[in-house]
Order: sequence, then structure tokens, then C-alpha cells
Amino acid sequence: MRMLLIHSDYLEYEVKDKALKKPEEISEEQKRDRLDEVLAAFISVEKVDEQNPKEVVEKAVKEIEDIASQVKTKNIFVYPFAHLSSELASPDVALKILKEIEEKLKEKGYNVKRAPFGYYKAFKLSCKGHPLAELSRTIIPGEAKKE
Ligand SMILES: Nc1ncnc2c1ncn2[C@@H]1O[C@H](CO)[C@@H](NC(=O)[C@@H](N)CO)[C@H]1O
Repeated sequence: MRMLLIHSDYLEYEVKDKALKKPEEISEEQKRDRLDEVLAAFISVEKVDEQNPKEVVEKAVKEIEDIASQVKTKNIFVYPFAHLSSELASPDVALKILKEIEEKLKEKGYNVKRAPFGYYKAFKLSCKGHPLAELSRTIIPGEAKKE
């Protein structure tokens, strides 16, 4: 899994077209959304993550929590982003993992939004620009076999 984490004044998106034949079903209100004072987590779920989704979810949540506490925000935007890797997991596995990251963070008391999966989206982001505002993380399941 590859994550790009941007601490932002806000992130807002608007769904445009379908980017998959069968994107996630969304309600009218999910077609656009916004979160202020947010840690935006742009996430590419990778093929290797399919070997141990549970462990990847746990590691991703831990990394996000760690950075959120450093930048002092409880607002997290989980943003599906297929542009951080050339070895992407299947959409089904990716969506499942992203939903689990969202759920785990909510269980831990974070205010979490997740951008819709399988769409092209316009988005605006205002990076805060401090030394910890732009971070990336690579997460590999422990016993993953390097191909
Ligand atoms: N392995 C994966 N990890 C994360 N997201 C993934 C994915 N496979 C599919 N998606 C989602 O489907 C859209 C088309 O690839 C993706 N859309 C995007 O990445 C938008 N920024 C538009 O390009 C994304 O919603």
C-alpha cells in the first residue's frame, strides 16, 4: 500500500464520471463533500496487500493515527487514489481495505470521511505547508513474498 498524507486547511471533492464499470454506489450527498482542518490520506492499495489485508489495514491505521496525533487533528479524509503505484490491487479488495481503514479509524474516535471509490473526481486541497504537512508511507504485509 502507498499512502500520501497531506495536512490541509480543507479538502473538498466533487464526483465527475465513472472510472470503473461498476463504481461504488453512492447517495446524492456523497457526490460532493468537504472536511476542514483535515489529514488527507491518498491511498493506493497494491497487489501485495491482497496477501494479508487484515495486517495492511492495521498498519495503515497505525500510521494514520501516528501522523494525525503529530499534526494534532482528529479529522481524516480517506481518499482512494490509484496513482501512487503501478501494481494495484483489484478494485474489490481495494474497496474492502479502504472501508475497513475508515471503520477502524471511526472506532478509535476519529471524524472520518471517505471519498467515493471508482470515480473521477475534481478536488481542491489546501496544504498547510509546515514540515509535517506532506508525508508518504509504504506499507507491506509482514510475511508478504517479494515477487
Ligand atoms: N487499487 C486501488 N487503490 C485505490 N483506488 C482504486 C484502486 N483500484 C481502483 N481504485 C478506484 O477506482 C478508480 C479507478 O482506478 C480510482 N479513481 C481515482 O484514483 C481517482 N483519483 C480518479 O483517477 C479509485 O477511486
